[in-house]
Amino acid sequence: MTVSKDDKWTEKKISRREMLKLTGVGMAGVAIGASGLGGVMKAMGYELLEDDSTTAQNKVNFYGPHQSGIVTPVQTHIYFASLNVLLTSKQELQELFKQWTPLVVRLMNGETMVEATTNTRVPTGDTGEAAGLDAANLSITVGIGPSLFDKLAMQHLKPTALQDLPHFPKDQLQQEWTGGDLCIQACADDPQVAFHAVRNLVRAASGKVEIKWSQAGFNSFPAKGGTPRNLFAFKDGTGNPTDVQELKKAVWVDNGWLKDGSYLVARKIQMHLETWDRTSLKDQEATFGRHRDSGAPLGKTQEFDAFDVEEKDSNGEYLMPDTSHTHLARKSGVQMLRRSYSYASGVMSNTGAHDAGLLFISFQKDPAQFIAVQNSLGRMDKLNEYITHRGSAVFACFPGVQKGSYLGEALFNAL
Ligand SMILES: C=CC1=C(C)c2cc3[nH]c(cc4nc(cc5[nH]c(cc1n2)c(C)c5CCC(=O)O)C(CCC(=O)O)=C4C)c(C)c3C=C
Ligand SMILES: [Fe+2]
Repeated sequence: MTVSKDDKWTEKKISRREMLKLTGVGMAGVAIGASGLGGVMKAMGYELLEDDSTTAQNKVNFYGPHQSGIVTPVQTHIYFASLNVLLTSKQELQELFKQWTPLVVRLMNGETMVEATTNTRVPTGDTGEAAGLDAANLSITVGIGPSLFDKLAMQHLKPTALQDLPHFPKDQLQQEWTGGDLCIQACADDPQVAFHAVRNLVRAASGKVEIKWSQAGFNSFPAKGGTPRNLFAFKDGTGNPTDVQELKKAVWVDNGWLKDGSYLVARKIQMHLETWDRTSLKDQEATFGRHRDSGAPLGKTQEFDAFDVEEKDSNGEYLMPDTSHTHLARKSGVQMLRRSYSYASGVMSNTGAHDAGLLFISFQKDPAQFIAVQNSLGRMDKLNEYITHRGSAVFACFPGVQKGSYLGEALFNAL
């Protein structure tokens, strides 16, 4: 697929998913152009399998300027894992990323971790539950947290921006859902493919990493395409930046070893479904500042209609209430790319309420963007009545990988 300059595609009314698909195709174009025939090559003392699959179905490219799972099209499932690193040196960490890189390529190609063995007397190299499933558009995004720099005496390379997030007034964070030295975000159009990827990468690194916390999530896209709805039934993701210039400004780091990478903020946010379900539709819409069914800003008719938060009706009332989530988020003047997933994990043992909500994930050039929006939402956000932040983490996600390189190489070159 090509997009000519004359197409003026940024001005066409197309869905966010279509937009992201276009962005994804753009990225893929770069990666394919740079590829070649592939095959097995020797690199850095071990065999690095190149991205040589021509038969893989539903495959997201691993190689490119940015890691997959950020601006590539959103899949229906996520398995997100925050890990503790058990290693004691930077060299061991570098070896881990060299070990993982070709395995990530294989997984994203829909292949098993290792070629099948006929030896039944040893455990298999791949746990096997993804057998017969294709790549399912698996994307794998790897990031490192602030604590890792302290643990492995790399403080001098810790970006100033990479700090644990500050405490926000209504936070009720639990340690069991907070922090981590390293993250693996696996997204796929099949939940078992996403889980298999994390399980096998962690297994291959046995003794080097352990899972601190993890969360599975889902996103359901309407049959006719368009923005998915969250568990409060509102379209979620409408206001995301979509064109390349906006993404450049909001998402990608400009310099240093993290150039072309991005900061991932993860927040596990419980949504109080029972309270929400007792709320009138009018109040629900006032909470988000958008119409539920169409997703349009209040007072408008179409999901992607432009709006001015200061616009008032003939009675002098804000069209979009000044306590509404969208009003306050927009008023911050800051953009970020949200790539969240719903979760439903049974019931809260103490209350019997649904243990359900949003695994909020955003990518930004600097976590200060998240902080600015969260501060703007502050105590005013009407949505606060219906949600509780339970977990939090921040990670620096490496730039993309070129052939012959490995995840995080720029960091280790800077050591
Ligand atoms: C600090 C960042 C944000 C948190 C935390 C957050 C939580 C949260 N949001 C929803 C649902 C919606 N959010 C919407 C818009 C929106 N939210 C943020 C940021 C945070 N949300 C931004 C930057 C925006 C876009 C504002 C804009 O400029 O238009 C919407 C409206 C539709 C949309 O644009 O996606 C919904 C719905 C939930 C349920 C939630 C916590 C559980
Ligand atoms: Fe939001």
